[in-house]
Amino acid sequence: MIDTTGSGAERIIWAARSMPVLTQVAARVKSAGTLNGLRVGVSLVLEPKTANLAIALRDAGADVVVYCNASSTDQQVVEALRAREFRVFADSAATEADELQLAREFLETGLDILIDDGASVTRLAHREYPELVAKMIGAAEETTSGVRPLRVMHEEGQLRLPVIAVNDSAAKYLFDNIYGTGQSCVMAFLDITNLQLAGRRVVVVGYGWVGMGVAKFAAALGARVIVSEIDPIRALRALHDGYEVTAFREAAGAAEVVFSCTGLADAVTAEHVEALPDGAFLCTAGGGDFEMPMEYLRGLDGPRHVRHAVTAFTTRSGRTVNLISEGDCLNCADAEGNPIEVMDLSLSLQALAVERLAADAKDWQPGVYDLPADIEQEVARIRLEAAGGSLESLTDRQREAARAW
Ligand SMILES: NC(=O)c1ccc[n+]([C@@H]2O[C@H](COP(=O)([O-])OP(=O)(O)OC[C@H]3O[C@@H](n4cnc5c(N)ncnc54)[C@H](O)[C@@H]3O)[C@@H](O)[C@H]2O)c1
Repeated sequence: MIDTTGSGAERIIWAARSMPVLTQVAARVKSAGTLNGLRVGVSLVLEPKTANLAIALRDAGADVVVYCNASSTDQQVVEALRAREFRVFADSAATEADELQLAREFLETGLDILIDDGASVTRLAHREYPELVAKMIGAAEETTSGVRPLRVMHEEGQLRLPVIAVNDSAAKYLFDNIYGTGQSCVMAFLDITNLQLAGRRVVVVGYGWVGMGVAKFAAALGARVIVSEIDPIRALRALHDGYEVTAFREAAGAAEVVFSCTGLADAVTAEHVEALPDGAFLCTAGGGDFEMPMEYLRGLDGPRHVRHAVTAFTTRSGRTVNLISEGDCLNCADAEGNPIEVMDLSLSLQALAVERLAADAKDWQPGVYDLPADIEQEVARIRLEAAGGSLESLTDRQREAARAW
């Protein structure tokens, strides 16, 4: 067999070749010197694309430290970053207790700016290190499941930092969540199982940006997609996109593959699992294993690791259910996450969010801030041009017409 894994260093270079936006943005930030002398903590899924963000931020003048939880850590990338003398607080074999210790050590380096994913480190910092939070300039949040608790913290007067919700930028969620996560979760499922989706009934639980992408890629491969939603507008949108829309409690009996895309706990319950047909698959594409009924699954008889990333359980009704990636997000836990070009976009937004925090946020009050519009426009324009596209511009007459009333 040919060794197809490559080394961490080679895979970082491989990703860099398809990340022209990050390269351009980092060169601009470097020439501005805004990040000189600042410590930036990167707490994102740790794989080759993120490594390039860490490298770009360091090239632009920051002192960069890196943290990641075990299930999202690519150990080859850890070693490659350490070989470049980065301080990396991550270990793919870490236990929960080790992870917590690593996160504490990461925070204890004394961050000026944090890039976080799921707000996990931001929350830990607020719980355990208020004195370090007080010295921080701000944070940038990557994902939906992080922005939600940050808004709650702010409403309850608990947030002590300005945080830019990078996730909420259209230049992020319209591409990363829909096309990136949609493609990578569906492809990860196919690679893990060596099956095809054609003709299979796939239930997509949650039709937000991620659910939209998962449904789109599954349908493109021939799946018969059923969407389950709690929000009538999003459910109606799924209907207009051509999918059957049915409550999960009714659709479960036909669900050969389930993708949970809600980012909320208990999207899939024990009752849903008991109703699944024999041999069904459970996948999380959203926030993590809390979307699955892990306690109930762990209580079932004889879990069996039947192939890489697939655990089979026998339900109380005697059927087999296959849990993918132990309930974690399958595209990050058992594949390389979102495609490189999509992450070039998202990580470039992060780099510029960090620069904006460094330049302006010392005067900002704690709160959740939108990514400034000029940043998303700049990044989208560079990406478009890198892909060979170009933009039309308004004529003077059009500009006048747009201002008329
Ligand atoms: N795996 C990845 O690489 C990746 C990438 C981006 C985002 N995410 C995560 O995916 C999750 C979803 O992100 P999003 O941007 O689509 O969020 P979103 O808020 O746009 O969508 C979530 C949808 O789930 C619906 N929902 C909530 N509970 C439900 C339930 N019990 N049954 C049916 N529908 C329910 C909501 O109404 C909403 O439409 C978040 O946790 C986000 O952090 C994962």
